[in-house]
Amino acid sequence: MTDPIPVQVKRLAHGEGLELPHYATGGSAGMDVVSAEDIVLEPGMRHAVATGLAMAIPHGYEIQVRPRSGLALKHGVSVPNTPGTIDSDYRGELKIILINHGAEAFPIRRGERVAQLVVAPVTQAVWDEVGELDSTARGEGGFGSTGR
Ligand SMILES: O=c1ccn([C@H]2C[C@H](O)[C@@H](COP(=O)(O)OP(=O)(O)OP(=O)(O)O)O2)c(=O)[nH]1
Ligand SMILES: [Mg+2]
Repeated sequence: MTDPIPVQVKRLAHGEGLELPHYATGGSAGMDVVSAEDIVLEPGMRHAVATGLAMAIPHGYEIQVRPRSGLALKHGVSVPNTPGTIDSDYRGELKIILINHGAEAFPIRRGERVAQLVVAPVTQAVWDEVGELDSTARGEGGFGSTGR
């Protein structure tokens, strides 16, 4: 694990009093992030859950929003756009898009952990357009070409 990098975070008015995203254990990859709102996710419903936080991720990094496995397994609650992408130049409120795939309504209370945030380095690419690509053993095979 590399050394932690500082990330500027700003609490919005409705984020006052909430704990900042935090690693539950020393070896955690993701910081659990809490909801800033009370909401009931009805079956099939999607909602962008407020966190009350805005941030300035250093250039060259992103934050990925990932589901919590416990919510997914026990309640069918997940992140439909996982891994959600938080760009380094985004200054709006971090929102956690949740979907309830379960059969029962899922109440979320303010302060409850709804997802986890993974900080990751980003490499941007520049296209090198060519007329021909090199040949490989795989070639155009994909989508199960090597068997089940
Ligand atoms: O789960 C998410 C995903 C995105 N965002 C914010 C931060 C991100 O930097 C911005 C744009 O996200 P994305 O590029 O995934 O969405 P888009 O549909 O392509 O919107 P845009 O046209 O604004 O890029 O929205 C969130 O708060 N939560
Ligand atoms: Mg985008």
